[in-house]
Amino acid sequence: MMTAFEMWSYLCSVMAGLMLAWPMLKRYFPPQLSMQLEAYALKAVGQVYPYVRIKFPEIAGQRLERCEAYTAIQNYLSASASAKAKWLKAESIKDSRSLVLSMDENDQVVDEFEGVKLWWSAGLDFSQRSLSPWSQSSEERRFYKLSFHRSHRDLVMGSYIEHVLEKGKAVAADNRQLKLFTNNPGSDSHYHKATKWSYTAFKHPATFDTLAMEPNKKTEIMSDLLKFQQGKEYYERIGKAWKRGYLLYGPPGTGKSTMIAAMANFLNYDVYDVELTTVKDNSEMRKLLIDTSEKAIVVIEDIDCSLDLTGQRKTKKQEKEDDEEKADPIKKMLKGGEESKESKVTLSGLLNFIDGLWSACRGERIIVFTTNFIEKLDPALIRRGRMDKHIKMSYCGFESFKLLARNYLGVESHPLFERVRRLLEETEMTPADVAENLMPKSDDEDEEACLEGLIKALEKAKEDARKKSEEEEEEEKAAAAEAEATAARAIAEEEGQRTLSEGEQENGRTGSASC
Ligand SMILES: Nc1ncnc2c1ncn2[C@@H]1O[C@H](COP(=O)(O)OP(=O)(O)OP(=O)(O)O)[C@@H](O)[C@H]1O
Repeated sequence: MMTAFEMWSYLCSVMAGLMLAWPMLKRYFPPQLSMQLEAYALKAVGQVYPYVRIKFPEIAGQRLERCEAYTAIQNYLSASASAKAKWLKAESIKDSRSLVLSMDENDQVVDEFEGVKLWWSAGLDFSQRSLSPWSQSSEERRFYKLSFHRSHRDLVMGSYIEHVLEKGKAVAADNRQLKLFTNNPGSDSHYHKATKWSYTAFKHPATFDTLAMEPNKKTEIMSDLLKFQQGKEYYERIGKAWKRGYLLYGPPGTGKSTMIAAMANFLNYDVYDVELTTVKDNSEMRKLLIDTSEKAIVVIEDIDCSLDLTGQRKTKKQEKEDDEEKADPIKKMLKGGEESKESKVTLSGLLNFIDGLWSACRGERIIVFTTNFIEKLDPALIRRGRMDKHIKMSYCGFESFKLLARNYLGVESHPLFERVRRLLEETEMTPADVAENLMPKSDDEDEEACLEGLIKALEKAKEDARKKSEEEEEEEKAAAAEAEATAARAIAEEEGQRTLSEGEQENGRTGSASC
């Protein structure tokens, strides 16, 4: 039995223990403080007007960026791992995008930032608003309330809110639907058709996982892209525009377009596919660029075919037509209407497009050129610094084949793989052709049939290549023989001429002697 004194001293020691432990314990209790940050979504007459209001006494009523802030907080909370784990209901975890929407009134989400615990809660208010003496409108206010200990005010105001908004915006960017933009001639003006972007949802399924490519090369490209994406501060520090140029070159069907799609899905960037032939001139090109979003991949496919950028692209037919037009002004006049539709983007305009203006644009941008004939391009266009990374898209190797077999047939290995490996070393086939051969054409075709089909196609390609090289050899031999015969004829003719002129000279001398 405890005496009153013992009881009193026991209670005292418990109290003392609690007081000592309080600085640590208090982190685990939501504080009841007047300091709150509220993010509202006002819903009046069917419209939602979200905004964030900070209710600290010293800055009461101040709003952070409207709408974006509310959505950013919503996204941030939906992505918060601790929120998922601790507060949200099991069924709402299935759909991460609607997590926060499913937060009930007064539900709480606990967050931790730099070792400090913060509490978010969702709330809903209704209020009646008098529009006139006869009508009233009810206003629905959804809000998030942030509670934290008074001592962390500087941290919250200094960096936490910024962190939430930044992370929330990043989550939104990750979740957003990518877009594929193309430039179409509009009809703003009667005489000069202005080019504008139009877009559709970008839903290309290609990813780096499905892209057949030598694994080391693929890893190198992926880390290059990541480094670029995370390089905001680095680019600022070195004073360079946050842009990177990629030149993808290689034969048709080696995956250049597929690579662009994989890049867009990997980085979550919109794709702007520039059709150069519909861009009127350099200034329209600049306008187009300014109109691109901050996270963009600007693509010019088949750059060698798009315009006369290289100075080598005029065919004989075009040259003949140009000469004819020079000689015949009426023909030129008739063709005038057509000519005005042609693009007048020049090489220097394109270089400016890549270098000059980008420095003035905010946000990260990637520009990709593709070509089947790298040797046709002007070196100025593809020098490092403009096209920072040159990526050769090659014929299918064994590693690429294995990836395609896994994707198309779901097989990791097979006894026929060895034959495929040897054939791929002996002949060239594009990943597009390999993929086509691997695709089952009916329900009856199993992986063995597909692999055998591929082997047949590879053997045929090898045979065709052998025949072609034999024919080329024959042609070369015939051309060499022809050249030799022509040279021999020329020598014989020359000799004949020389003998003739020597004979004439001789005759002349005999004639003058006899005179
Ligand atoms: N490396 C690859 N990995 C996976 N699939 C590929 C690859 N290359 C080609 N393919 C397949 O072949 C099809 C055509 O490839 P893609 O259009 O990317 O080639 P390309 O090099 O851009 O050709 P082009 O120069 O004619 O535009 C793609 O839809 C894809 O299915």
